[in-house]
This record gives sequence, structure tokens and C-alpha cells, in this order.
Amino acid sequence: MLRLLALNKTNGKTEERTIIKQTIGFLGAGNMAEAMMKGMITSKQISPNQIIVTNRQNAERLSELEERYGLRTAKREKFPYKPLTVLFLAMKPKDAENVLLSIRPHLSKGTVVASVMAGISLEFMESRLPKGQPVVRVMPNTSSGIGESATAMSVGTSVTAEQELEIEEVLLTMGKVFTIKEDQMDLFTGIAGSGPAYFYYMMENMQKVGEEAGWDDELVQELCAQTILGAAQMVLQGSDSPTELRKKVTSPNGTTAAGLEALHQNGGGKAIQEAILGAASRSEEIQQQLAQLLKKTS
Ligand SMILES: NC(=O)C1=CN([C@@H]2O[C@H](COP(=O)(O)OP(=O)(O)OC[C@H]3O[C@@H](n4cnc5c(N)ncnc54)[C@H](O)[C@@H]3O)[C@@H](O)[C@H]2O)C=CC1
Ligand SMILES: O=C(O)[C@@H]1CCC=N1
Repeated sequence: MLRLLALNKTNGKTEERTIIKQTIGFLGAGNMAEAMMKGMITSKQISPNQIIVTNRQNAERLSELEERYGLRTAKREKFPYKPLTVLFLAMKPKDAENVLLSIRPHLSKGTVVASVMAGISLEFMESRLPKGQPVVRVMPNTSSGIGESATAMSVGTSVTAEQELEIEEVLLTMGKVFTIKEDQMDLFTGIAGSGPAYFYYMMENMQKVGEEAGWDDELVQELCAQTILGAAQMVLQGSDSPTELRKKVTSPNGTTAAGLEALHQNGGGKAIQEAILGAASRSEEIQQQLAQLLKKTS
């Protein structure tokens, strides 16, 4: 594996940092691609000139990304596939078929094709790419941009152990990485890929109550964010489970008990479970639609 160890000075301390020597391409320059590229660059383990990105046709968007992060961009038809270690596919699932077929003639075996598209299976990717092309399925979330993603990866049949490590290394620059079985990907998407949106929705609703009471919007926003951050850190840094932690907040006949009772009465727990299952089943549905296509074309 190509990597160098470098010593960097941060806050007066010397720390060891791995410099990753991959060349990374992105087809798709939307929200998810930007979060990933930002996370990689901010980690300082990948330099902007190791990343090249293109999109369908929006040149203005590419200039914006170039200016913001100093990375490289190319027109779609001039995109350089050959030197890439990994090519991320970050377009919408509906564009998967066309994109996979269009990149097919340009790929070399050394490039791992890594899709972040919800519901696009390894089997589908392998069926549309040259035989033996290494493919990986990745499910990040938008917290990649600040190095706090919970990212899943599942590897296809032609990925070598070294390539798997290389991809993991790249993904680790954006947060935590979980190697999972592909059949766990739909549920993972429902929990962690879509997950940030549930917490934003919760915060929007917490803010609504504050606003209605005439509180300053920014203050309520900060309060909500700090409360969610604190609760998450309690789970990550301690040994108590969420259930134990909840019980420690809840005094008998106190305020939390009243709040939780209202949450329960209004279907709060069920609503959260349904949100996850709804997202997971949409991921499964996308996959099944493409499985039909696979049957027709094989
Ligand atoms: N937004 C999110 O939180 C997450 C998104 N994803 C997945 O990431 C993918 C992208 O999502 P977003 O970034 O939110 O969408 P987006 O709509 O913001 O970006 C899509 C990008 O794909 C580009 N594109 C479309 N066709 C193309 C082609 N033929 N060649 C090159 N580029 C092409 C568009 O120009 C655009 O830049 C989706 O498949 C989604 O399932 C996965 C995890 C989280
Ligand atoms: O909403 C979506 O379909 C994508 C996949 C996971 C998060 N966003």
C-alpha cells in the first residue's frame, strides 16, 4: 500500500499523520460528493490535488468547488479515468445504469469503482462493468464534511485485500467506517445514511417550540445542537446504554417523565422506528427495481 508517514505540528504538539497517496475521482458533484471531498481534504491526509471531480454539465458548480477546496475538476467528456485508485460514483440512483455503461470502456482494472448510491447493489454494478472490475458499495452520510460520518462499506468479489484496506483508509478520513455484509446495507442506510435528517427534523421541531415562546432562534438552535451532541458523546464516551442514560435523566414524577410520556402518547418511539424502516424499504425497493432490469438483460 502506498502511504507515507509524516509528522505534523498541531497546537504545539507533534503528531503522526498518515498521508494517503491515492488518486481519487468523483463522478457527481452534489451534496454528498462535496461533503466527502471536504472531509478528505480537511483531514489533511489527502491533498486537494489528489482529487478530481466532474458532474453532468454544471460548469459553475465545478468552478465553485475548485475555488472552495483547491481540488481539480474536469469536463465530463475529458474526465481522466486511467490514473485513478478509486472512482466514487455520487449521482442519483436513477442515473446508475447510464453512468456505469458510459464509464465501462474507460476503466482500468486497478481502479476500484465505489458507489455511494442508495440501493445500487454490487451485483448490478458488476453486471454493468467489465468482468473482474473491483467494485465497492459505500454508504456515508453528510457529516463526512466534518470528519464525523458513520460510513458503511461492502466489497465486491474482485476487490483484493489491499484494495479493501486502501478504500477503508480513504473513508476513515471522513469518520468511522463499518464493514458490513451487503444485505445489511438497506437498514444501515435507514439508520445512518438518512439518519442525520431525523435529528435535524427533531431540532427543527425543538426550535419551533422555542420560537413560539418568543425565544431567539439562534439561541434555541445552539441549545438543541449542544443537547444532542452531549447525549451522543455520553453514549460514545461512556459505558452506559441509551436506556440506562435515559433512566438517569428521568426523575420519578419529574419533568422528563412528563416529556417522555407525551412522546410515547404521540407515537414518538414508533415514529422513529418507522422512519428507519421506511428509508430502508425505499433502499430495498430501488434495489429490487434494478434486479428486474438485471433479469431482463441477463
Ligand atoms: N445526500 C446524502 O445525505 C446522501 C446521499 N447518498 C447518495 O449519494 C448520491 C448523490 O446524492 P446527492 O449528492 O444528495 O445528490 P445531488 O443531486 O446533490 O448530486 C448529484 C450529482 O450527480 C451528478 N450527475 C448526474 N448524472 C451524472 C453523470 N452522468 N455523470 C456525472 N455526474 C452526474 C449531478 O450533476 C450532481 O452533481 C445518491 O445516489 C444518494 O443515494 C448517500 C448517502 C447520503
Ligand atoms: O435520501 C437519499 O436517498 C439519500 C441516501 C441516504 C441519504 N440520502
